[in-house]
Formats: sequence, C-alpha cells, structure tokens
Amino acid sequence: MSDLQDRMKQAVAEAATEQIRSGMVVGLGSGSTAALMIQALGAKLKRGELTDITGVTTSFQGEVLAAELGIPLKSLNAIERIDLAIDGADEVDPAFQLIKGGGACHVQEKLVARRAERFVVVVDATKLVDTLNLGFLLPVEVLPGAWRQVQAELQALGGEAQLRMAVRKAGPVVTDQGNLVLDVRFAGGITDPAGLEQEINNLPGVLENGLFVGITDQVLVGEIAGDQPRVRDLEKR
Ligand SMILES: O=C(CO)[C@H](O)[C@H](O)COP(=O)(O)O
Repeated sequence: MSDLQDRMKQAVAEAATEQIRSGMVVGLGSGSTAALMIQALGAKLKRGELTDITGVTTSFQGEVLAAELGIPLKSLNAIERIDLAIDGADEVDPAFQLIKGGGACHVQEKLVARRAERFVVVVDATKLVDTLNLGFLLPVEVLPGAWRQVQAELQALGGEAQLRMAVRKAGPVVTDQGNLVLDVRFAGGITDPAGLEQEINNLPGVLENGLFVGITDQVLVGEIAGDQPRVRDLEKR
C-alpha cells in the first residue's frame, strides 16, 4: 500500500469517529481502514473525549484490537441495538452498493451493518468504481464440504470462482467461522447487485456473499487534494 493511500485511510478513519457519541453501541468493522478507526476511537476514550462506549466487533481482528485498546465489547446476542456501525469496503459504486470481504469477514460485517441504525462506510478514493467486480473479486463464504459444489453452481450463474488460498499457511484461508472463501469474477462486472446477492445466498452451502446492497447510509471518502488528505461525504446517485 502506498504512503498516499495510508494517509487517505487515516484521514477518513479519524473523520468517521466524529460521529460517535458517548453512550453509543458501535459496530466495529474489519480491515485496515476500520482498524485505524478503532485505534482513533480507542485514543478518544483514553483522552476522555468519549465515555460509555460499547463495541460490537465483526472479526477476530477487531476483537484483539479493541481488547488491546480497552474498548468494552459485547456480542450481537447481548445487545439491544447498534447505534452506528463503521466499516471499510473493497469497492463502492455510485448507488452505495458495495463489495466487502477482502478480509474474509463479510458474514459478521453484514450482520452488524444490518443491525445498525446507521451504517457508515469509510474508504480511500481508490475504492470508488462505476461497476462492481470489474476490479475486485466477489468473496463468497462456503461450508468446507460444499466448496466444489458451490464453485460449480457459481459457474452456472456465470461466475468464475477460485478458492482463496492462505499466505504463510499451506492450504485455504479459513474464516473466523471455520469456513472457506470462493472469490468470484463475473465477466463484464456485476450488473444487478441486488438480484445476484439473493441468488448466490440461495445456493445450498453458501453462508454469505460480499455484496452489500441497500444497507449503506453514508460513504466517507479519504482523498488527497494538492498534497493534503481531505474527506469527502460522497453523494449517492
Ligand atoms: O470487508 C472487509 C473485510 O472483510 C474490509 O472492510 C475491506 O476488505 C476493506 O479493507 P481495507 O480497509 O483494508 O482496504
């Protein structure tokens, strides 16, 4: 990742924490941008600028980080509401439709985003696209015993699916839920995200896919203007 991209991520992560108020239950996303947001939240708690925050994490990554920073956590089953969830994304289109799951965390991320009163997405400018899936592959979490079957079913839907392999571990990536991930390319990109999200989730053996449709309230974009980072509140089209 470039230094420029790091600065965009830092700026947007910090800007998002301005929406957090004392007493809130906050959904804590996953990935590098969300991690910067969690760190910024931890710093505000430490300085006493925010109090009485409860976090609901979306991954093991977030759980470890929040524990290190002393952010009190509760599970989805233990809370009545989530006031605000903040998370990153791999691609964002002009209608605020997303591809997520680059970190293989999209099952818990979608649960938290769906539960939240308000879902705010934090991305750097490189994530904005006109059509989803022309660049980033669509992650689909599958039961380990079903990956070949789901791969074939995805192919019948026009998708070329490959099993995500681990780095510095032999074999596949195993999710926080103990499942596998297929990364899928649809030739020409995804033209009907809402339809495809449902269609893929209807396949037996699929836990969840990384299309997030009709769930995002706001997209904050970190960008560089001149040589300074700034944050833009993206307009939905
Ligand atoms: O969906 C995600 C993890 O499953 C992340 O939010 C997404 O991959 C973006 O990550 P980053 O901020 O590191 O680019």
